[in-house]
Amino acid sequence: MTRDEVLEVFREAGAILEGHFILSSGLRSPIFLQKARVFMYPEKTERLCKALAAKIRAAGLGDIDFVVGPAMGGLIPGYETARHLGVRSMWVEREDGEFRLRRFEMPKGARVVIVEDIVTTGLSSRETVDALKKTGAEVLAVACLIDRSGGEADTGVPLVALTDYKVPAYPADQLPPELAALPAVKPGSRGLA
Ligand SMILES: O=P(O)(O)OC[C@H]1O[C@H](OP(=O)(O)OP(=O)(O)O)[C@H](O)[C@@H]1O
Ligand SMILES: O=C(O)c1cc(=O)[nH]c(=O)[nH]1
Ligand SMILES: [Mg+2]
Repeated sequence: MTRDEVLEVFREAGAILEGHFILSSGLRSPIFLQKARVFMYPEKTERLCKALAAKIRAAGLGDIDFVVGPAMGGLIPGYETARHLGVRSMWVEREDGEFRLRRFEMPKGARVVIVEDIVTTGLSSRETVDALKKTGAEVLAVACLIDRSGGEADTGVPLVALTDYKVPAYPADQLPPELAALPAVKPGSRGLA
């Protein structure tokens, strides 16, 4: 899928929000891609994840045993991408703030692709890579639907993005005045009890 096609799916779902958002990394942005609104539609989710699965196969990573999606955003695309790859799906979720594979046994040496919804700084992806390495898994790549960093995020492993879409993000003490004038909201789940 082209960038325009991917963004059109987000637009049709009303998932491209404008305002003042606090991102998972703490950066602030005037745009938030509310993927949950895309995942409301099974057929839109299927279309995106089928295309992502094809891109993962084309990356030549060799055999894949599992897809792992970081909760919450990676849960649905992780499952759906695993379905198109014909592999099993697991997720990591936060326990005391740290991603853990709480509900699954990862076989030692399992070959894993992480599937994220959105990558901004790559911080959540790196945390997921670290959590999986602790289980003895081999992390082949991080895949995502949209890379907001425009290729700048460093996940520590290869990054396969369905598309990239560079969106501005600012440290909290360097906000442009028009952003500072708006009340800030934090849509994601990091830091929630
Ligand atoms: O590349 P990063 O800077 O880490 O940002 C991207 C992460 O932020 C969002 O998760 P968030 O922690 O907001 O929670 P969610 O998965 O529940 O939406 C998104 O799902 C990615 O996991
Ligand atoms: O960086 C983030 O936290 C983030 C950005 C975005 O556009 N969408 C999202 O779900 N998370
Ligand atoms: Mg997330």
